[in-house]
Amino acid sequence: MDAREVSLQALYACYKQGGWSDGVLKKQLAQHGADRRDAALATQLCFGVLQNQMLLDFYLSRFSNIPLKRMEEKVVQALRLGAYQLLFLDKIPQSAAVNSSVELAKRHCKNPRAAGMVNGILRALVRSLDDLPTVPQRDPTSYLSILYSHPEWMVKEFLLAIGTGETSKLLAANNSQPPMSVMVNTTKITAQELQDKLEEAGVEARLHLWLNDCLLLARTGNLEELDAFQKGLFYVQDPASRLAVLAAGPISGMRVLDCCAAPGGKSFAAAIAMENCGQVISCDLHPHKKKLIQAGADRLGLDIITPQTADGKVFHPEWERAFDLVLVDAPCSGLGVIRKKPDIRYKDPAPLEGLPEIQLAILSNAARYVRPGGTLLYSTCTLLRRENEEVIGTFLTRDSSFQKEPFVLPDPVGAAPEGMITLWPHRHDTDGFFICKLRKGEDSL
Ligand SMILES: C[S@@+](CC[C@H](N)C(=O)[O-])C[C@H]1O[C@@H](n2cnc3c(N)ncnc32)[C@H](O)[C@@H]1O
Repeated sequence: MDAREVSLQALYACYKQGGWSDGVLKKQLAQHGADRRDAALATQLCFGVLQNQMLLDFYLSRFSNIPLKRMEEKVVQALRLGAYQLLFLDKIPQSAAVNSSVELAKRHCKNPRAAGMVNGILRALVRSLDDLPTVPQRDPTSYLSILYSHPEWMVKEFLLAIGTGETSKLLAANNSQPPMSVMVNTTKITAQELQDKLEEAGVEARLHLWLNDCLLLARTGNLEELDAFQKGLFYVQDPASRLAVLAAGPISGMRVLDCCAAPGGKSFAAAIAMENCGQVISCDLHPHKKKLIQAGADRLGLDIITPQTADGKVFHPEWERAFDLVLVDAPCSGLGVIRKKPDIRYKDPAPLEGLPEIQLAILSNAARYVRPGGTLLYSTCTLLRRENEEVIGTFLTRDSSFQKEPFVLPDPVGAAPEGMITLWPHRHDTDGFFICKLRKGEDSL
């Protein structure tokens, strides 16, 4: 199966099963034994189509007599794949872009007329490439929504938060490909030694410009097959997540509770900062995720980590006031990680409405586990005030034993004098992330 077929199958599986594109694609690539080149092209095509889906549909519908909604799903995906290559990839000849989609339609679509229709629509698009229809500029919301393929409700949220100019930059950043960032397991190796080792293995590795012990990788192939990965010399993590742990300030010997831990990234960062000395209890609601955290900790050789299944909303009396540091990396709408999971934008927003209540319940319960004078760190990978600042605001009106505590992160991120910071993909080149540090009063009951 070639790269285009893998991407068609992955796009179709995302649509049909509602799975996340990164996981679905990984599975498809493994299933079809795609080589490095095919895997790179399939990833580019699959992510590119998802990142630009609304814009592609806008153009395709201008050249089709039949509404896309009335077409078989695989026909639509074959059309999007062709249009994406024609509009966004300059190394693929136009004929290859059209013909490969026609072939996909022949092989994968039920309707015998599908291939002819795909051919007709894509050829009409080719003829108009120098004079494409313009996206109507009626109002900023619908314009930005189509141009950057984000749903209108989301664009409205961002416009309210950061205005038109910055929203354009954010949406463009969401459609870009972030570098693969990994954190060095400094209990085993230095950043410089790991860089050398990875380069010897043919991986392009450079030191992150402003975050210590972070490398940016390219040309990795299957990361998990690298000797350095198998020896637990690094783990994959966005700088934003590491910054959240840096803000929390774990140190050797502490007792740490990570309430929403899977797959374990913040627990790993904390245990490494603690030089594998102390205790980290890493909880998650879902029993099957315990194994995932344990496997990561085992690979990294971080034996102070103990995974446990626990609902962060349910009180455990044995943990009351027992921890120096409690992390609440709450389940959230994930609007900060659209660069990595482009399909987050197309999920139904209705279930997101209940999140602030869950986040507040977890945070309020977790607060009881912090010892007097200890730290409570709340973080999310979303950019919505109602899941971030507003959750903190409500929490603090109900629990007067905590205060926000200022912290300082490496430049160019810098100081958070109010004890809270939002990281933005277009400003910081990190995931979108919210971090709030809270300190429990020494004399709290
Ligand atoms: C943002 S992810 C955590 C990411 C993790 N901290 C890391 O850095 O790798 C949120 C996690 O919270 C878990 N979760 C959801 N509801 C929960 C609850 N009520 N109690 C505990 N964990 C929960 C989810 O299963 C998910 O793994």
